[in-house]
Amino acid sequence: MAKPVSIEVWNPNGKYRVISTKPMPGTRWINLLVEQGCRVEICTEKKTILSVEDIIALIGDKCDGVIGQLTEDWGDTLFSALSRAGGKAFSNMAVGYNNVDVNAANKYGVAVGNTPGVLTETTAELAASLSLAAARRIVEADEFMRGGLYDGWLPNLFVGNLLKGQTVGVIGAGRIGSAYARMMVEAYGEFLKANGEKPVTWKRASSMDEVLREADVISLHPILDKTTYHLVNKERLAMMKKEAILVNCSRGPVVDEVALVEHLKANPMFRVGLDVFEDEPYMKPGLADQKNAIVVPHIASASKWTREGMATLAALNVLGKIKGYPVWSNPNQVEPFLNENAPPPAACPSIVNAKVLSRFTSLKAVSMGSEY
Ligand SMILES: O=C(O)[C@H](O)CO
Repeated sequence: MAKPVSIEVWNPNGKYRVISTKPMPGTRWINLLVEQGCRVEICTEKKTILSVEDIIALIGDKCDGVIGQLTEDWGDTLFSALSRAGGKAFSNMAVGYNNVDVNAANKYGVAVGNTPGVLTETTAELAASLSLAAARRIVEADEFMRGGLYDGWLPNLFVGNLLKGQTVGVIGAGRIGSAYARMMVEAYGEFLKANGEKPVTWKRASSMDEVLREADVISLHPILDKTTYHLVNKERLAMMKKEAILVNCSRGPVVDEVALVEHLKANPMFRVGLDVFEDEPYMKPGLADQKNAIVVPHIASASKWTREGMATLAALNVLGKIKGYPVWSNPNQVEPFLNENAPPPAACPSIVNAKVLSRFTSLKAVSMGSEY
């Protein structure tokens, strides 16, 4: 028998039972669900990562939809439990969904939502921050200062890298990677131009190895799947410049973290900024001891506006499917769902398996007219 899980309930008499496996920022997402007749149950368990058993207990015998988190293992077991409880909708509160077995969801006819379009700039801003912080050794210098070690200016104190005139490489130039490139390159290019200096140029590299060999700062933004697992491994680290900076705000397993620790030890001027880890929430042994690594706890999307937006999009994915709404045709343009002064469109903002499920349903795209 599954153990009970602690929950907070909104609108107890609502017709549709929607579960959120975590409290999420803001209240708009709750209000939108309640206004549309949902009973909302929010899991308030203290433990950070819920197990499959915890989520099965939450789903219970009747559940119309679940909003879940990227830390949860959404595979056959959970989709079958959700389907048995009558549920047809699940949304990750994240743009990435490598924690979700979409084939299993398809098997049970469950729609899988994600939250693109609201975290692009926020994530790119963190990647840019890590790039600059790594280049100028900000975290090391901060620790030094707080440790009471500063006893006067010195010519060699925390000498780092000047980024002016250097090459920025982006691996995975999708939404977030392109925003990072714009932040690192375009704005600075305008500044240089205004000063009568040589503007920044850019090119599409012919291979990933070319980026690794030529760039001084490299930011990783691919999705995680079997083609990108350990994309940056021992051999590829060895191709990079000895003083290069590597930033990862995508998914931890894209980098072979054991090889990275060895590389950091052998190359003290090589620096990394990591938001994600191979065995998240853990770091591989030795990583925390490396002064040339900046590590932050998967906070790239953590701005108030973005996290509230992610909660809203995830809730509207689930609500839309419950209500039988069509799928929004352009998941990159989700502003209408985020406007607090107007009701959201009657649509699911982003359903990743919409095409497969539409073979069984008659959903039609709205807004831009094409099918998604
Ligand atoms: O995939 C995502 O949405 C991010 O990793 C969350 O920050």
